[in-house]
Amino acid sequence: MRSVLLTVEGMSAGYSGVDVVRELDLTIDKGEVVALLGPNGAGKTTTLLALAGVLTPTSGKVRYRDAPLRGALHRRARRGISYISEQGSVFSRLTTLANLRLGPGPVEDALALFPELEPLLGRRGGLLSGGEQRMLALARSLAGKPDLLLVDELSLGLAPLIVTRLLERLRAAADAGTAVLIVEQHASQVLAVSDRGYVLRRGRLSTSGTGAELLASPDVLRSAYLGTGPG
Ligand SMILES: Nc1ncnc2c1ncn2[C@@H]1O[C@H](COP(=O)(O)OP(=O)(O)OP(=O)(O)O)[C@@H](O)[C@H]1O
Repeated sequence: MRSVLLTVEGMSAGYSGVDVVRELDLTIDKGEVVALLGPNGAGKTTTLLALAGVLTPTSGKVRYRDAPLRGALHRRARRGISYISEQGSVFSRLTTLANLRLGPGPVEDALALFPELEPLLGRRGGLLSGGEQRMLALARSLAGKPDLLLVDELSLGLAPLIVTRLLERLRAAADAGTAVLIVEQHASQVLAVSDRGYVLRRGRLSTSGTGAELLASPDVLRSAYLGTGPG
């Protein structure tokens, strides 16, 4: 049976009084991977920031587990929401181990998810490669078994093989109960592990569907990448 975790109704959000996301509706069920796609500047990051509590929506309703979702990032973390920003969410002056210790779950669980981090435990976060930093952020977050994980541009600048590895871990986390909302540029790779996806264009929802439906639609993918096509 469907178990809705997050419901967004008519949410608008933006900067300095100007909305760049307008009247957005979306839902996320427990254990689903949902992709948020769209061309540059469509409003994907802004949507995540509003859901993470970094930005306050200017209108609309956001409900999480049947109660309004309010408050700042740290309060949402206590309700089981984890956010990994585009910048990486890694403390560059702290070692990998210290980064993991700051996480919400046991270090052993994080290392079980990404054993690749074991030889890097003594290295400072800022010296890790882009892919290693993303693994660290994901390992730290998933070790806390969040109910909802919001991830921005997991694959930015990474080799396809590493992206595949990260997406596999996300899929496995979702299968174990964590709902995932992921913003991505690599639309086809992320849709392959997504249950559903939403495509934004100029701040508004243009299309939505199952991962398979969106993958089968070249127009949708073109729209997601370039802002051309229908919608
Ligand atoms: N801090 C800010 N102040 C003012 N405008 C902003 C700010 N951050 C983003 N914007 C604008 O809001 C719009 C949506 O940006 P957003 O970062 O949400 O898009 P995006 O879909 O995540 O794009 P990308 O794929 O390029 O990261 C853009 O026009 C952007 O220029």
